Amino acid sequence: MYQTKFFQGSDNTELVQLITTIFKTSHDGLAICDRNGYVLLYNDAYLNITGIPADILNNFSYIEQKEMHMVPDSSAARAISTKQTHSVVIHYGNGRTAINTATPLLDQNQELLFVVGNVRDITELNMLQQELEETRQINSSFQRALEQIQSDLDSGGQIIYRSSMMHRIVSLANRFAANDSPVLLLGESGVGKDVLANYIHAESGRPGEFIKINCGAIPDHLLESELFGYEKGAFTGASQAKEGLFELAHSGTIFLDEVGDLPFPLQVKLLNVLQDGKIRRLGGKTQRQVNMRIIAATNSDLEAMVEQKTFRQDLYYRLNVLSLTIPPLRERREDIPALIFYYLKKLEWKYQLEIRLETDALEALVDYDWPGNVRELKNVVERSYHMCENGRITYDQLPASIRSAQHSTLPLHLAKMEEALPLKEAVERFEREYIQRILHESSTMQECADKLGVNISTLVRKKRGLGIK
Ligand SMILES: Nc1ncnc2c1ncn2[C@@H]1O[C@H](COP(=O)(O)OP(=O)(O)OP(=O)(O)O)[C@@H](O)[C@H]1O
Repeated sequence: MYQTKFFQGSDNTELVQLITTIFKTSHDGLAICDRNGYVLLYNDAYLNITGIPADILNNFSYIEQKEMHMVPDSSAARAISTKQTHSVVIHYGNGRTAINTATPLLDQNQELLFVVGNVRDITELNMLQQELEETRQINSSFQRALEQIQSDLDSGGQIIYRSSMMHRIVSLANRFAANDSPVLLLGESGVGKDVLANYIHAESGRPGEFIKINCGAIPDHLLESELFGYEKGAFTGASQAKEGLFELAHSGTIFLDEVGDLPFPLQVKLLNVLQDGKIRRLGGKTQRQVNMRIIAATNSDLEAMVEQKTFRQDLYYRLNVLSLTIPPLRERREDIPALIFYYLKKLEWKYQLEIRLETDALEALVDYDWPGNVRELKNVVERSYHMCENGRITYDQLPASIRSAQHSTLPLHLAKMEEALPLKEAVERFEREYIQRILHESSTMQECADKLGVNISTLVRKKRGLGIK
């Protein structure tokens, strides 16, 4: 321990011994300096923690040390100039970090006598804190992963919804999953027919595969061989036999997307498969029994196609045993925020970067009509996530189509009327749309009539008068 004239002339040996013991045994660095910042006494811990060489401490005041940049900072120099206690966290040149506190000692005239310095090493504490922070980060990414899994489980395998309409559809899908009858999924493009078909298969517990084919995407002449397979030599180029998708879907599910695009001759063949569960490969002689579940989907108006004789009525009836119509997103707006946050969370999880969605941006997204339904919403969220600045998605960054749609202050049904209509016709149009919507949201006619505040016979009459099916 460095001792200066601080103790010289003191005849109070007990006090000297006491102070000396305190200095020697303290784990904190201790130092005392005079009113000019010259060090009078310090302990070894002080040297170890600060790494300041003893000859600098012995020969330069704190004020000089600071002015000559020998130390990164000095709480003692601050205490001398302000006569106040100062605490600073200093990162010393030796790699150690300490809380450096300097307390001035004043006489009765408020003149500075000494400054007592205490240096507490927090290097380990800092490291522990850093480790804790890292552990916290790992924990929160696990947490996010768990939330993701939980949300997938909660949403029944990626079907995200909040609306009562979708609740009803999913619970019907659960019931349909339990039996083997064909299911027909109807709804605009992008509403989630694929997702629901997958869900029904997953919930059905059928051990086989889920095989999907888009009937509109394969040229007519190839579609038949894709579905039914062929025997060797069935046609030029059939150098070996190939099983078709119906066979591949054995004990599983075949999903016929865009079934409205199925060519007329194939519609008969599909009807036969539906009726007896047997298929014959092209060029084959024998029939094979297949045990598959058929789910068909379309965004075409099959009923209208039946009327126009482009879709077979008997096939329509056979496919339409269990049908589910998924409403467009604009008719179930409660699902919009849930889907937005679901996709945002997925992106945040993937890219490990959290983004804030400003309130006015969210409002515009919820107000938008989403003609491309969930597919469009997913793309907009993805685009906005990647385009955002300063971790925020603002209203101004949204696609122009969404912003301009919001400026229309007219209600949806009025905004859609391009030209002026006679009042009677406009009222009828509104009534039709409104009643259709409430019908959609109700399980029974009675429920719908109650919601509309009319009796059931009025509702039936209105429906008939407005041509609502
Ligand atoms: N409820 C939902 N929850 C989560 N994602 C959804 C939901 N509905 C649809 N999606 C997503 O939206 C996109 C479009 O859905 P999907 O392909 O099922 O629509 P579709 O009705 O089959 O469209 P198309 O008629 O054009 O084939 C997909 O990326 C799908 O994952």
